[in-house]
Amino acid sequence: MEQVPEATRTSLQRAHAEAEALTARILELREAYYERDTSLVDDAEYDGLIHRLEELERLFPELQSQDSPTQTVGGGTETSGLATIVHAERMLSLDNVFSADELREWCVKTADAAGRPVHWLTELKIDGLAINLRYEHGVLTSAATRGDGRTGELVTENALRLADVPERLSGTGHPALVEVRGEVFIPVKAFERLNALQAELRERAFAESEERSKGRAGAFDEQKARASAARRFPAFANPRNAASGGLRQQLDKKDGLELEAALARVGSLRLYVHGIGAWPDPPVASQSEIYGLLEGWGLPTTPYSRVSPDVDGVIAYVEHYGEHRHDVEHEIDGIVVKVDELALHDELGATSRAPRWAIAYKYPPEEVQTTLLDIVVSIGRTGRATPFAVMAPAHVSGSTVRQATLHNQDVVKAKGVLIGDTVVLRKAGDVIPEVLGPVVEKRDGTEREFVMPADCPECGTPLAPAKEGDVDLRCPNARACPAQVRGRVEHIGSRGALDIEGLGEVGAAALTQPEIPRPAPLETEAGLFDLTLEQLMPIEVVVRDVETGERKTLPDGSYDLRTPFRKIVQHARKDHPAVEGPSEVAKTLLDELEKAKTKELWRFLVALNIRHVGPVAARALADWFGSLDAIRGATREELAAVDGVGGIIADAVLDWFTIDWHVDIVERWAAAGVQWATPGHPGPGNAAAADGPLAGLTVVATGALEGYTREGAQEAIIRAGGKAASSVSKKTDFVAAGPGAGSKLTKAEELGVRIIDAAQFRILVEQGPAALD
Ligand SMILES: NC(=O)c1ccc[n+]([C@@H]2O[C@H](COP(=O)([O-])OP(=O)(O)OC[C@H]3O[C@@H](n4cnc5c(N)ncnc54)[C@H](O)[C@@H]3O)[C@@H](O)[C@H]2O)c1
Ligand SMILES: [Zn+2]
Repeated sequence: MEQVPEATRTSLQRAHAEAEALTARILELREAYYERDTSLVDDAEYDGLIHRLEELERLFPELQSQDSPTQTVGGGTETSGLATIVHAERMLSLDNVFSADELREWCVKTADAAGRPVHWLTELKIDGLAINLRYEHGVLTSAATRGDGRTGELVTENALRLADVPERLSGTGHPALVEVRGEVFIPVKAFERLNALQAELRERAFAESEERSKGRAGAFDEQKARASAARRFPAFANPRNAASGGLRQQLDKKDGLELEAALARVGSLRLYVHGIGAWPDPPVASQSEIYGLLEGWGLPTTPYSRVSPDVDGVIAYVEHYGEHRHDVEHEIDGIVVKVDELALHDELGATSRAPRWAIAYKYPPEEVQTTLLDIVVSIGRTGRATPFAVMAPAHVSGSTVRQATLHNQDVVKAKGVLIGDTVVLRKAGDVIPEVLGPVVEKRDGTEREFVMPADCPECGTPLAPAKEGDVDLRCPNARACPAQVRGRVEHIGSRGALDIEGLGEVGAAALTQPEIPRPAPLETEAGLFDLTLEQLMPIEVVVRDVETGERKTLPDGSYDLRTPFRKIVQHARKDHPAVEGPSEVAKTLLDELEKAKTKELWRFLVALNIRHVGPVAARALADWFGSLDAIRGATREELAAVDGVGGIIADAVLDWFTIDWHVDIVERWAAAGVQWATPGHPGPGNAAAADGPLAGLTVVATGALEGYTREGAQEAIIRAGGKAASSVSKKTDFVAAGPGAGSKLTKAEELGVRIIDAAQFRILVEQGPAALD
């Protein structure tokens, strides 16, 4: 035997052991994926295993064998029980690249190997499963999955149920034999409908077993019946696996609800064809022309393919769909780039698992798997009870996700997730993260069902629908539920309301927490302007660590009231020395509150947390009426007539004042020094307009008007008897525009409203419109 240094031998042994373990794992994942339509890990993890195996084989070429997963087309045909067929020509996989640089490199290398100019055909990589349609003299004789590339599973009957699969090709002159390759997929919209149907079938299955139990002795086990319904009609985790299972299911073995589900699943399948096999001499010279031929035969080709004469075109295509990934009807996991010239396909050839004339560029994954640690119910500002998922931190689409809303108990049910499940989590770009569903195969029996609490987790009041038939539950204790007070106080401090520095999420929590070892300083927001330094010291915040559920008290001084909640949660893991003496934070907050008392009326209207009354409606009301008393005294018609208000808001305003504790807020804030009026406002709307220079005119001020602040300009309009509107409409008489004016100016131009500058504005408010001409 050849002399091998000891160190090398042991590292080879270690590599060998690792490669063996990797191979076993990959084969197990492939079997689940291709034959049982299940992803036991997310794609990135699977790709990582393949990548590691390739690396080991590169370092130790002696490890590589012909049947290594790096050399074979994934997928077998053994366990599904479907009949098989040998493809006339092998079906291959695709090699992958993961960055634009690698892709460019591949294009350059391939063009070099071709030795002449190459045209690039770029297509979307459809996230579905491959199908092989065998046509003999224009008639479909079989349809099969890819299988291991040589032998596939027969799915002819199901394939014929697809509207996209013609049994006979149109046109004439069909070859004696051709294999048409394509991708079967479920469009995103159809996938959503399919999961809605699964949820409905789950309910019907449960109802059926309840019905059946009536004829039998013994108690009906509801839990068991629900679990069984959930097993029969699980939520599908992603369109790819749902499509694969849909094409491969054995319809003749199903009946009742199962058959209904199966037919719906087959019915949602679509096809785009993207290649041919076993046709040695097609009458065209390029892949793109092949598509033209296939289309002529009545086969659907993708509308998204492009031919580029250079690599820049390829990269531009990749970038375009990187941004518009979700504007496509189906899911894509990347881009496929193909050499367009057919002659080059023969010259470049293929490896044992992939052609050398095509490559797949993979986008970063948007779906990962993580553990659902808990489902927690949070109570919002309006009392709405929202269950949300607390998950082990997962990295997806460039950020770390730990939480996702589950909306309400019906959504939790529809998704079919249990606490403790491995779940598929999706986050696409800037889109809000979403739990798609459970990986049912990974359950070990310790998972438990989420039960919507009967009572508010923060104040113990029984939860109830706002009105009969509502799915969403609310805590009806609007006045004193700490969660709702906290939400309202945070809203009061927000930028669109009183804009109080130090009164954010944490500040609001500090003032309303019921769990600190003393009464919370605020029972409701009515006392906001009566807060004293004694009450505020020491401010403590109790935080709940979202991962461990642990509750901790933060001593004063260990945080800043403006610190976002997230950071506080991290702080909670460290120890903080208690700080003695008067709190700077508390003093700052009191100063800020004092300053806020003289802020504009509209800000106070927003701060009242009246439904539908945001900054726009509040400004409209404040501009027109000038005082809260005038608003309270107005009729529904008078309120609704104000530009930017309308009937819904008018009702919400009037309703709000019918509740005693609401009125109490107004009175206590007034007693603490809040004005509830715009100084110098001449009184409601048109009444005031009678004698000013702007009588009966509506003016919009926008941009920086020299000599006026934003509020100053509005006051000037009102003082002159005009109406200061916040949006431009046909009723607007003048738009005073300064630098920085944006959409309002554009709108004015569109509508032909007269536009004036700062100097003209001054003339207008002092002397009236006649002075302008
Ligand atoms: N999560 C798991 O457990 C698991 C297990 C196995 C495989 N996978 C995933 O499956 C993929 C690997 O599987 P693969 O070998 O099928 O390779 P692949 O999906 O990377 O590429 C080859 C396939 O792409 C398809 N395709 C889609 N659009 C196409 C187009 N326009 N032109 C040509 N072909 C197109 C074809 O069906 C072809 O067979 C990886 O993304 C991997 O992560 C995941
Ligand atoms: Zn409550």
